[in-house]
Amino acid sequence: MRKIIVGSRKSNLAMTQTKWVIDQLKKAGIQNEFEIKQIVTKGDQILDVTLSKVGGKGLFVKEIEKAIFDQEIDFAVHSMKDMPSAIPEGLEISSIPDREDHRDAYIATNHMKLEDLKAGAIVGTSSLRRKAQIMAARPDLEIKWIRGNIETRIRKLNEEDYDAIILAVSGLKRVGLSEELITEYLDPEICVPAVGQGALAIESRADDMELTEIIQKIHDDYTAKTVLAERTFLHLLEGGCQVPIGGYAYLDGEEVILVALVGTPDGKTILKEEVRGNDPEQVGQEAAELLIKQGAKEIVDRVKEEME
Ligand SMILES: NCc1[nH]cc(CCC(=O)O)c1CC(=O)O
Repeated sequence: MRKIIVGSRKSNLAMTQTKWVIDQLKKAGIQNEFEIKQIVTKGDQILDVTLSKVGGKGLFVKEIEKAIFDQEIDFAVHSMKDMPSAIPEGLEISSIPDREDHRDAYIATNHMKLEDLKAGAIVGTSSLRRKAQIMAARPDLEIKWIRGNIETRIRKLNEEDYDAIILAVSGLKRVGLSEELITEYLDPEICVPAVGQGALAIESRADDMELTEIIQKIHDDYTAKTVLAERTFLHLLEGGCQVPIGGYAYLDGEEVILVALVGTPDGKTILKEEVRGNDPEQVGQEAAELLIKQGAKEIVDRVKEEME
């Protein structure tokens, strides 16, 4: 039986996600042997510059994709939200497992609620999407850049001058950090999550049918449908950069409901629409069109220009 080589970044989150996928495959009855091959990406080496300036989140993904192409590895597990909206020719997202919690977590020292923070309090995030929405809710707060993996950010909250930070609930859960850390779960009414947040993308060569069949064993239709609506929306609005875009979809029976958002980083303009329908791609497209009519493209282009 074929031995399957799985590529993973070295971070705790990446390794945990990779091991989780292998574990799920085994539980689903797959008896192949798996080997994890660690890959150090450029994004992992760059810690001192802002990631968006050196090519954005696609950076983590590109080198792993090359390893799949070159048949050094058979598949890789990515955080869906780190996936650029276009997948290179020859590769595909061949399986999407069940999504973890989609929400952002607000974590404050002394569990101070977001609405109780004093004016001028410092909230750490390096996401313009989070910045825009926190600023919209609390224009009197200060947003300060924070970098590093999940564990590093928690340490910085305790050791540096941050009053609070925002992290994905899913990441916290996956690396085994206690949910007791979380002061508030931010629902999409307050903070629309990143497109694909909490979901995983299993990427492999499009022509590797044997492997596709194996990893499809843990494909989840609900997650795939909602992610399709979110990513269709994202694809129509951007080119892969880190811009203040959010999207979260869920199902109501057969219907897909998508909450889509584009905002200016200062939070002064927030465009937000809810679209529902039976066809995920159509829902994503409709949301994009609605926001584009209100000036979303101009916001996205301006943010991109400022980052250059
Ligand atoms: N930006 C980095 C990143 N990429 C994926 C996750 C975990 C969340 C997920 O699985 O979607 C995180 C951490 C975070 O945003 O707090």
